[in-house]
Amino acid sequence: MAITLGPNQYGKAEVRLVAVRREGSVHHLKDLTVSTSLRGELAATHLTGDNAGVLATDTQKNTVYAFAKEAPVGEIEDFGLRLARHFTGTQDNITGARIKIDEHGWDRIAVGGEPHDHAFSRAGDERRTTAVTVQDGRAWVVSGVDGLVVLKSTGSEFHGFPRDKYTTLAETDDRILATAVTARWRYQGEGIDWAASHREIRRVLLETFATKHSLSLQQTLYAMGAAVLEARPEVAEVRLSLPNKHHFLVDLSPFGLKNENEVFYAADRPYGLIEGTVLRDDAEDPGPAWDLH
Ligand SMILES: O=c1[nH]c(=O)c2[nH]c(=O)[nH]c2[nH]1
Repeated sequence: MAITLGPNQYGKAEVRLVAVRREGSVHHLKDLTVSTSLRGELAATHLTGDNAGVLATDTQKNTVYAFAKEAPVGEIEDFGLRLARHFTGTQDNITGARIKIDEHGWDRIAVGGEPHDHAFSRAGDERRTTAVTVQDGRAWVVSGVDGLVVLKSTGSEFHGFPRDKYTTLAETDDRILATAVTARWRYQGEGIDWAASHREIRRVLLETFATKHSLSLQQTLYAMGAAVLEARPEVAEVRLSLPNKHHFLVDLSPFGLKNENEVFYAADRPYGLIEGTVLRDDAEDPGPAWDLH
């Protein structure tokens, strides 16, 4: 039996960075969680403890902060590309880098109806995300959204499923459909306007969830992914993870009341988890875009 070192990577996880850009008295915030992962010739440290090729994770963290000072952070995809190219371009044995960034949104506080210059309120749990991979000089960008919580109070049915001796679920032609969207989309091509693309993809995801009459969350998932691919040529592939946040009708009959789809119990667990990929048949090769997450 021979034992060998398999795929590996290392880096600093969840560097919390808040950058304030001052434009006169108006301040702009970037609130990011940045994770770095480096790949390459790293056998020595694993096999013998020789660290000559190990750029310390502490240095990686410092680089994130220094880069935030040396140039405006800008869009998370560009910041990730700059960091990934720096690590792969300056360390001979580092041939690949994955930079993952979550962006936490802040809204300006309105004071007397006017947006304040330097006071903000947290936008909620939703996060814009990216995972940039640079490998042997090529780059792949997978961006997305986490925690986009949506609900429709009608326009959703679920019936026609098999019934065996364990099935109790009632068929329904009118239910609440609710989920917290985790979406990832893989970009292809050049010259992408990251901010505009994110804004439009988010809009398409939301509009499709709202307008697609749903016979299953699976059908809604496919419709959402397909709508993004139809609207956005820069997207090669969409992956969605949709927890089915069940809302059960409360039995009000003990109180002599008829529940006409008005009173629900919002269960938090267990939940159905519907996941899938929607892609173009002529999409560019994904390369290492999804490897070793
Ligand atoms: O949209 C749904 N898909 C399912 O696969 C499923 N299973 C279930 O119990 N409820 C639902 N709803």
